[in-house]
Amino acid sequence: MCVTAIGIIGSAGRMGHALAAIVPDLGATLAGGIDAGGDPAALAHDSDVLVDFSSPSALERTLAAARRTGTPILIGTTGLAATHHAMIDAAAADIAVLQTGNVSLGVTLLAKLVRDAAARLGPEWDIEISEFHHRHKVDAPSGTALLLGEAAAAGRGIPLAEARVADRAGLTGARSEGTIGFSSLRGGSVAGDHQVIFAGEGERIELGHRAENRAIFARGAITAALWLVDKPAGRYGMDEVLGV
Ligand SMILES: NC(=O)C1=CN([C@@H]2O[C@H](COP(=O)(O)OP(=O)(O)OC[C@H]3O[C@@H](n4cnc5c(N)ncnc54)[C@H](OP(=O)(O)O)[C@@H]3O)[C@@H](O)[C@H]2O)C=CC1
Ligand SMILES: O=C(O)C1=N[C@H](C(=O)O)C[C@H](O)C1
Repeated sequence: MCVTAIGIIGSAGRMGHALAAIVPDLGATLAGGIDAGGDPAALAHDSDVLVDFSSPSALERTLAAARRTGTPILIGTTGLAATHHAMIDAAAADIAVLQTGNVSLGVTLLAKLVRDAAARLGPEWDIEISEFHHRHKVDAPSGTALLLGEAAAAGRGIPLAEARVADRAGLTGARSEGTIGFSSLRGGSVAGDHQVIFAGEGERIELGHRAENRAIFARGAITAALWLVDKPAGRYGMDEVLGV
């Protein structure tokens, strides 16, 4: 039996350590890992699948290496801009790619619930998304908050870019109907809390998820990477991996 070899981009980071710890439990093996200054071409050559939890600045070289060797890739890095998504779409013409702001089962299901709730509730229900992460996190709103915002916007049949409101401060004026607000808290060692609030007249619905540790992300990422190995070129989602 052939054991899948996994290459980690961002191997010395918090997620890199969590991933390396779980790889053997899921019947795979480590091909190796790189950090800033490492050679993605050599890693892609040695790996059956790449798993990226690093920095948006790594993406261009990583995707170029993966395309050259035809190596599928799971991208968990957050803080991506529109230019990064364009790079991912282009790479997905040649290789299997799964990019997501959250690889956990709980958030994958939560996104479905949020989309459904947003589709059923009218625009008079204000949608606010809050997230709380550890003091080391460098991007805001979190990738998960944006993913949940996309789900809410899809439920309402609008693009998130049109509805998104972040960073309220000062004399903001009253809230505009139909907007989707984001707020970010940073502190301590919180692995990742997310809450989506539907605030109506006289009542509120709150849907949320709390990650208690990074092992849930590591398990979700390696499960997705193993699923990706034999997939044809294209862009995939965690809902397809987990069947939710
Ligand atoms: N999608 C999901 O479910 C999850 C996503 N994440 C995301 O994963 C990312 C990493 O998180 P975390 O592990 O906490 O962060 P860390 O800062 O702990 O680790 C990031 C690692 O990436 C490395 N790195 C930086 N630049 C490059 C580069 N150009 N090429 C290769 N490696 C590079 C860093 O190396 P060096 O120190 O040498 O700079 C570091 O080892 C974040 O974007 C985070 O939001 C996290 C958890 C779950
Ligand atoms: O940086 C983190 O730690 C996390 N990042 C992801 C995000 O931006 O949503 C996922 C998770 O919440 C942990």
